Amino acid sequence: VMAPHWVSRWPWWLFRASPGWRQTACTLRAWVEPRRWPGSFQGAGVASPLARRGCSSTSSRLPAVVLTQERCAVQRLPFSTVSEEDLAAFECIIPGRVTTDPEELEAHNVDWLRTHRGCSKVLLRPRTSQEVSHILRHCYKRNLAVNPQGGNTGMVGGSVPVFDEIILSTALMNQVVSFNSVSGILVCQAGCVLEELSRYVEEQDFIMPLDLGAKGSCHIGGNVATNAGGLRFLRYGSLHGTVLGLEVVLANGTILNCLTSLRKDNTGYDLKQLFIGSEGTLGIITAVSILCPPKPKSVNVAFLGCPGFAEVLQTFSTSKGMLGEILSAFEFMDAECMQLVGRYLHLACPVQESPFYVLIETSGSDAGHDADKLGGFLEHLLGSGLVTDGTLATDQKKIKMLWALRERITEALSLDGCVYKYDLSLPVERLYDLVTTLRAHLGPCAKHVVGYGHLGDGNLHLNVTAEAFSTSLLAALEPHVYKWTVDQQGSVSAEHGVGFKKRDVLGFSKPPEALQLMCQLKTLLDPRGILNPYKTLPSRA
Ligand SMILES: O=C(O)CC[C@@H](O)C(=O)O
Ligand SMILES: [Zn+2]
Repeated sequence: VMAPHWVSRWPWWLFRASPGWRQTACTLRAWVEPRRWPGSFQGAGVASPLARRGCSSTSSRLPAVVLTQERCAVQRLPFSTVSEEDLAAFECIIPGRVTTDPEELEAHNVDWLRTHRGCSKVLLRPRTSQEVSHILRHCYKRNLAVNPQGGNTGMVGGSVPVFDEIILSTALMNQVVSFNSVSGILVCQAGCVLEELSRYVEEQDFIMPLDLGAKGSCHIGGNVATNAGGLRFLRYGSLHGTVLGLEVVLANGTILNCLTSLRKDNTGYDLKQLFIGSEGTLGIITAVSILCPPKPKSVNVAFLGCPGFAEVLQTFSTSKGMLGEILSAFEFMDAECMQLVGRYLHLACPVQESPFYVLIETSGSDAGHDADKLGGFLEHLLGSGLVTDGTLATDQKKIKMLWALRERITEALSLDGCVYKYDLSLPVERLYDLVTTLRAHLGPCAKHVVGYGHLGDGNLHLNVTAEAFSTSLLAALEPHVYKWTVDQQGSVSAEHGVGFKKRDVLGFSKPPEALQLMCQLKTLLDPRGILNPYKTLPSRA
């Protein structure tokens, strides 16, 4: 068989038989820094996320974020306000860890997208579940509202107060309790940072079952509370499957110990599932037991250019068939995403410009076997015209660089202006249709209409940017985007949750009976509604 003309440009083809191919099999033109979302916000004087991303050297130079209560039609519920006596009681429970300094509170009052801002006057930093229990017991008695906060990296305004709710940060609850190196079960406190847990388990030849762009800041408790999806979902599934147990403090201070480490446990209702994805509205997660998969011995990442979305879909089907059990991620991004990461983050496109790009990761236990499979797959893609250009990375550093192109899209978008964000679950074959029609429909009203996301999970991240916020652009987007999604039997929130932002679009994805049951569960577990009020449940139930 004659080799097609592109063969000479394809490292995996050229180097497959060569012992040195692992070092050379990459055509990247410029390396990029590994992905870093906003650093942890804890501690005085920490600059805001945008400042950390190079927009400004101090948070004070950033335009102030309008208070959520001024921007949105929302009424403060009749909670008490924090008194001197309350502060004294908190000081007794967690001496030296009660903060009222407005400057220090600022970073905790604003979400990292800088679209929501509360005016909390108190930040509490417990270290133990007992302390959380004592705090909540006090708040429950006094009818004080509480906003649980992890790394504050959420996308839907769920992690910051709307009014003056007390902020209860899990930042100091950052201890690993145990790790079993036979079963791979990790038990840890809720405030452990995901990236630190990853490092910890990797030292013992395991990995965390989830990974996401915000790993450097997000807390495992927040991940579980929001049922975060992320980049490993395709392989390891949802936290509803990998979380084995939880310890939760209920609104009245009761500690619910469901922190089991069992793979199988059919002892009636699986209560922990209620708290996974409840966004801190039913209880505060204080500890997590989670199943970690073994660390794959061989990881490869291919970054490919596709001529159209039909080819992206065919590449996906082919990858499932030809890569089978070693396929561990299938992500996509469109050409506008690539332009934005190039413009704002100076990350060079490693392949020829294409209408679409896909990132395919394989993870397996036998490097030779995986390389053979991947080589055959890539040859097939190129030969059949599904892919027009590509590059392959096999070493850790280059793999990270390719992942950064995908993981840092959110960051690039936030530097482009005002961002309208949608996180939709859709049938994979319709995943990009909305982007195309919106682009035509919005015309010059939008700066960019981009589509990217976890194609392998049927999860589209549709983002629209504009110079400034405009009610007419919003009216052109909503409810159209939601109605379109529902017409495809999709979900209006695939992985980012509901928070404050999406609470009144829940009706698009859930029938009234389901919403009613959600409200009844909320009343049962938190009769005074003190836990993360104004979030997750519809404002008019
Ligand atoms: O910013 C977004 O819309 C998506 C963020 C995140 O879920 C991602 O997959 O990169
Ligand atoms: Zn995502």
